[in-house]
Amino acid sequence: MAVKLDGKKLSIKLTNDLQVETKTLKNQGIIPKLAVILVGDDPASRVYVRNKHRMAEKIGIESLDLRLAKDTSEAELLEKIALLNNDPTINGILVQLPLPDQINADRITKTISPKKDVDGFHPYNLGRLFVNDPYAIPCTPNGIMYLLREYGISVDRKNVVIVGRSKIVGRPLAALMLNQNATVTVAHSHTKNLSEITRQADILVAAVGRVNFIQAQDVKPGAIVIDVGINRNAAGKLVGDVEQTEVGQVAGYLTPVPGGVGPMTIAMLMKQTIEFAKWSKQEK
Ligand SMILES: Nc1nc2c(c(=O)[nH]1)N[C@@H](CN(C=O)c1ccc(C(=O)N[C@@H](CCC(=O)O)C(=O)O)cc1)CN2
Repeated sequence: MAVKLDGKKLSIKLTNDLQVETKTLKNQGIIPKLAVILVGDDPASRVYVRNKHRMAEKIGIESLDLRLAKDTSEAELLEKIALLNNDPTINGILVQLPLPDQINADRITKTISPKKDVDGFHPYNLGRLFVNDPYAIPCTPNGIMYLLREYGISVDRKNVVIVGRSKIVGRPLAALMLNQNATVTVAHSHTKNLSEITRQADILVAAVGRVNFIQAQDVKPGAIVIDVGINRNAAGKLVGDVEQTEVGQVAGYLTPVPGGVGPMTIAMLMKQTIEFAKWSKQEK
């Protein structure tokens, strides 16, 4: 039976530590401030944004809740971002994804000042990550690395297979793993003989967005399996990309859904916002 990698528990511990840190910063006159922009009314995005504000409040981070109508134009959103870029009281800017079709997410990402890009999606920040000189690190991959470290799992010399090549998870996670001496394979929808490849993995990461995509026969016995998926199954239940019951019998470690990678994403966002607030005083 796989050991559960409990992101929920770990995120609570990290949140408590961050709460202590903001108290210390407050005594130095530093109050971290995060601006979160939500365009439209996607129900899942509304939940994530609400959770971000709640977590910020609990920790002692000021958060600005900016809601824009779903027919907002790209120009209007760019204007909003420009104002926040120039506002010295704002340490972090986040635009919740996905965006409505009329808005190009890449153009939006590139407009956020790299020094305020708490999501770490700006090409400047992704580039720094790829040359192993990170500034901002995307929250989900950063949360995965934090989770592994806290459970005493080193990636050094491990065969890591990441299924999914998105800009927000697969690609930055590959860089983070490589920077820590893992041997990394990134598989995707065009990969041949996928199961043969996933069975070589000491650490297998599933980030494809498809229910039950990874089955027990795709997993090497004893492997560490990280399930990044957040999907609704036919019954409307929240499930990941990994068929958890059978894989749980084969794997050595497994992240649950819910309660695995998801909560770490928000905790890492808070950590990054606090770091930005500190760095803004140090001109890092
Ligand atoms: N600008 C961004 N947009 C999106 C990101 C992101 O990192 N930055 N990631 C995802 C959504 N996301 C955060 O924004 C996110 C998703 C899931 C969770 C989470 O805690 N999930 C829980 C279950 C919550 C539920 O019941 O629905 C879990 O897995 O236990 C947190 C954050 C896409 N957009």
